[in-house]
Amino acid sequence: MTVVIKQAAATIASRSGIREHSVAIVLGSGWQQAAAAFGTPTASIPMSAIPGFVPPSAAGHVGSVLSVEVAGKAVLLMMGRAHLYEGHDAATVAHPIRTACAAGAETVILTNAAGGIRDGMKVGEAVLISDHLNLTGRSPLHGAEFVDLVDAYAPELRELAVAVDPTLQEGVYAGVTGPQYETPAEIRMLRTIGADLVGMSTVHETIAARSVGARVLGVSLVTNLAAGVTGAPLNHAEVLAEGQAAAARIGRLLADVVAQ
Ligand SMILES: Nc1nc2[nH]c(I)nc2c(=O)[nH]1
Repeated sequence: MTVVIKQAAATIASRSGIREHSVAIVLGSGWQQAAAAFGTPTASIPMSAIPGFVPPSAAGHVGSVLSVEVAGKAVLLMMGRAHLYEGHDAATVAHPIRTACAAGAETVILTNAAGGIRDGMKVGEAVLISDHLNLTGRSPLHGAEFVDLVDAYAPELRELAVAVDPTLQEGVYAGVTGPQYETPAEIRMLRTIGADLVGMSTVHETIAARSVGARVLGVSLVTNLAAGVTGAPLNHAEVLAEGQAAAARIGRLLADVVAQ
């Protein structure tokens, strides 16, 4: 564990007044409304005050780490994340997860907004991630860290989520660098190689969490149907608006899963 990870974990513990948080949840683009489902935070720490964190550019709670209590568990809500397309390397993108695990997290829940590739997916639908394709060509690991990624997305957490909401479907998430969306030909390629969802985050956070033995649950919010699935061009503003509408509902799902 590097010094900056230890310093970041110590900052979270001292500023929240809580020695260990057993769960960490990353609330991605459009998921900020989900935070309300977890109740009033007992602490809100600006990411700019935590060593190694890159504060996202947006306003409001985004760019903060919130400490909340859910069913007696201390939970960290990471309001936003860094992305490769912002010019950060994979280790920087994964730093908040390594920090959360150093601060006690044994369960990491990663949410994101993604494009839906599989036929029948609907905008506003939450999809559990069953596995991922890391198409970024990058890794948050370096050196001889040969991490096993079988069942990287914990089957028992996925079963728990389905028990809470039996309508939940599962899908394989393709992580790409972006920032451009895919061409229709690239979406046909992704479908051919088994991707059901595509996005620009999550895979490096999952690898980092697994490298330190934390269990991972991933949930994508389908905020657009991927390029070429419909005839319509992709518009990022519409994409985020859809996400925000659905995130509050899915925040309750996450709070129920954490409370189990
Ligand atoms: N690469 C990629 N990332 C995305 N993020 C969201 I929201 N939608 C998409 C999409 O269609 N493709």
